[in-house]
Amino acid sequence: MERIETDVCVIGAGSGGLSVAAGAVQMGARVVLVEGGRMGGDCLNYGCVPSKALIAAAKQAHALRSGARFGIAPAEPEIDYAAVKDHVRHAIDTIAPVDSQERFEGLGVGVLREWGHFISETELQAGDHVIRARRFVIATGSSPLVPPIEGLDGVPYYTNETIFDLREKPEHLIIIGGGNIGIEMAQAHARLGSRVTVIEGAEVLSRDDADAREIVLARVRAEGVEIVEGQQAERISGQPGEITVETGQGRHTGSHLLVAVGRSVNVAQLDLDKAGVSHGRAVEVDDRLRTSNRRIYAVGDAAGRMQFTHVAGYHGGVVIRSLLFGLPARAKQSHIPWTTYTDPELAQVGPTEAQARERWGDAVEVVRANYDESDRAIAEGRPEGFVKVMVVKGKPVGATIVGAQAGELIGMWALAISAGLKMSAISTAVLPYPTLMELNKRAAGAYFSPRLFDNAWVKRIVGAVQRFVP
Ligand SMILES: Cc1cc2nc3c(=O)[nH]c(=O)nc-3n(C[C@H](O)[C@H](O)[C@H](O)COP(=O)(O)OP(=O)(O)OC[C@H]3O[C@@H](n4cnc5c(N)ncnc54)[C@H](O)[C@@H]3O)c2cc1C
Ligand SMILES: NC(=O)c1ccc[n+]([C@@H]2O[C@H](COP(=O)([O-])OP(=O)(O)OC[C@H]3O[C@@H](n4cnc5c(N)ncnc54)[C@H](O)[C@@H]3O)[C@@H](O)[C@H]2O)c1
Repeated sequence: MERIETDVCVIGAGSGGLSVAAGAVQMGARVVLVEGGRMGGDCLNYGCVPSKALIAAAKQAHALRSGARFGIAPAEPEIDYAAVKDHVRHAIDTIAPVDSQERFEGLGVGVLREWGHFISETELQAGDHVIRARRFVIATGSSPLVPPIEGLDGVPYYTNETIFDLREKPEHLIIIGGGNIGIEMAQAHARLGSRVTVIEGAEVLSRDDADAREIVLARVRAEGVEIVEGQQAERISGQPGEITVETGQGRHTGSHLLVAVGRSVNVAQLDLDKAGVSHGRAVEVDDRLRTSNRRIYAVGDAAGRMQFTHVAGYHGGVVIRSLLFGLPARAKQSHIPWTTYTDPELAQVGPTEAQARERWGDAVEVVRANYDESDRAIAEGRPEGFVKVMVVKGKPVGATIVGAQAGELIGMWALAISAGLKMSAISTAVLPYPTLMELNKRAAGAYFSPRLFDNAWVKRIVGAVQRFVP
């Protein structure tokens, strides 16, 4: 058994763990990084990168079919599904060096390719190594939740860890779960030529704004995806190529099955009890991301909060400030955006309209700009969607955007909220014409218009000033 002494030991080389390791080593700490699976974690290998690459291919196919509004004859694309998967693999392989063992060793990080588990409050065992560290960071992420649905273990099924390796186009893909994964994958597969049925036990994209969801759902349905809401998958039967999912209200048979019903945090393997770390389904952390053992932090999906790559990265920054500089840095949630990469995209930062009204009552004002008011959206034939901003005392507290490039547009509101900017900062910004970004400015303008144009005082002052202006 080889013993290693270090300042920081990071468990998990996904988005969260890599951010901590890279930051800490470059600021002079001795860092050991322990990774049992693939460097890069979920996002690179089974999550964001392959899903966005597949979505990009699907978008290309959709563009060929939908040229009519530009006067371009629509054509049914010939799709080589295996070649689409080559594109997905190429995207992963191109990004992989950034997250690689070689790059991190080059930065000075000691990388151990082993599964780790705690053996005491200050020690982790990883293969033949025992690592004693002044601080540990748990960044073990999450895995696809496999629900206890009767019959599931008797049929072949895919999760996000296997679907991107499938090289034959599914004739009819049944997806259980209408969350981000379910809906992104549903639209992408439909555009790539599969018949798709989504079975959702509650509401599709239930964390998002109701008006925005409707726009996304209408489009996804119009593209041929069958969406069944309010029906739990209860029983599964069949054989390869013919799988039946039964809900209380009906039966749905397809050729392939994708299970996307949420995530299960990777804690079981860690022996957290030996380290004195409290946990439920996720590692329990305080606002500073410290666990019940003050020497051990948790970041990213493992910390059981919002499960996004940029959140894992943000957590990494918070933890670095705390463990390297002893600063009381805290992780907030109010300024964190997220985007569902359907077409149209759906992006959110802060509370939705319903959540804001519940929290602030009449003190919240909701302003809106519609895509059909944007010259750019009209020119590009993309007039569907809106920007909606929730404002309290002149400051934005939340924003919802549904429409083309919503994930890019939300950045302005994420910045405004995190920097505590007022609506006037957005309304007075000069933005290039014609861009979709101007919709943000238009929404901010909608906040000031009634104050300026329907205001008797403003009219009186202008009248008075005009009398004296030569
Ligand atoms: C299909 C899909 C699409 C997604 N799309 C997006 C998106 O578009 N945008 C977005 O922001 N987020 C997206 N996400 C979410 C995003 O992937 C996760 O939030 C992010 O990867 C979390 O990073 P992490 O570092 O916490 O964990 P992970 O990336 O899961 O990394 C954890 C690492 O720890 C390792 N590990 C686990 N246990 C141990 C152990 N005991 N010892 C050693 N190593 C261990 C694992 O092997 C893994 O490599 C998507 C997720 C999925 C599944
Ligand atoms: N664009 C992005 O940023 C992106 C994309 C994909 C995933 N992610 C992250 O990964 C997480 C996991 O995604 P997900 O889609 O697996 O989970 P999710 O929690 O978002 O959605 C799971 C859905 O499955 C439904 N469900 C559960 N059991 C069911 C059953 N038996 N029958 C029918 N429906 C059932 C739930 O009601 C829920 O709507 C997301 O919450 C998000 O944090 C992010």
